[in-house]
Amino acid sequence: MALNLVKQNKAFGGWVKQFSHTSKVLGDLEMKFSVFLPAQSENSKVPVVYYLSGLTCTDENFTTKAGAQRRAAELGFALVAPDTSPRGANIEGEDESYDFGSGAGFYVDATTDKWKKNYNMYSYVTDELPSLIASELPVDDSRKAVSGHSMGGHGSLITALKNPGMFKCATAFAPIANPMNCQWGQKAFTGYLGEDKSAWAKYDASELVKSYEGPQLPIFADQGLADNFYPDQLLSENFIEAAKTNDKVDVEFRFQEGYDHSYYTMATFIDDHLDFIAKHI
Ligand SMILES: N[C@@H](CCC(=O)N[C@@H](CS)C(=O)NCC(=O)O)C(=O)O
Repeated sequence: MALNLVKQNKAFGGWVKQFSHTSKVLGDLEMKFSVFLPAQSENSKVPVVYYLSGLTCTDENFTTKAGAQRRAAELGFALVAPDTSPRGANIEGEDESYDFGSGAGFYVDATTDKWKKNYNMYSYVTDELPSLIASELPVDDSRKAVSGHSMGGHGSLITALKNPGMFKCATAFAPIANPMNCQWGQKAFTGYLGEDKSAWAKYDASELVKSYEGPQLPIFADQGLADNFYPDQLLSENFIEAAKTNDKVDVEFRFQEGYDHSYYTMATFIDDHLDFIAKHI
């Protein structure tokens, strides 16, 4: 088995498990990810929801704080939470800031010399990890959805938009919806992709949504209005406006009075996201 079980806890009749494995696309580094496998997976393959986390997170923030397992157990969904960057690449400067390097892979495949050997989180979450999960765990790979928060909300939107048909739908909490035009995205894209903005556009949801072609793509998102990052970094409205130009995507984007950027927001609305996924998966 290509997966090593690190730990497991029974939850809601199923199991929360953390695995480690060696990732080829991340330069042969050891990676960890967490899954929830509902009781239903003991008898048949179950639909699978990938959840991509935000800056500073590991696979464990969502797993321990979002409270997603109860509804996932009822719906019979597996949940997969990857880490947010390669770990232990030992690149100079990798651990200096919270918004670049470790914990901040931004779900791109780096092209700059310094980062391209290891910082390939796009290929990791869209190819290597789903292939591994499909071959090693009891999931139905033809029934996948993607979700995520902040940097991971950006990850959710771009992975769905760049891979028509791969995910039945996408959801996001407080996504970085137009990274080319905010400071977080500009810093990450300059570092991982260089100065050429045409390369940035290929990882920007507000650009990608204009030209998406493929099966109708349902997208559901929540943005808290008390989120400190909302006005400057997240730029929800740019995505909403861009999506209006393309009738291949159906976007339901909600604004939530008083909710902030924390996991209390995900814990509050995660059931709505899983119920939305249940309608489309
Ligand atoms: N305020 C944080 C920014 C990072 C942050 O808010 N991270 C969000 C994702 S963008 C998160 O989920 N943090 C971990 C947690 O709340 O468990 C900092 O300056 O370090």
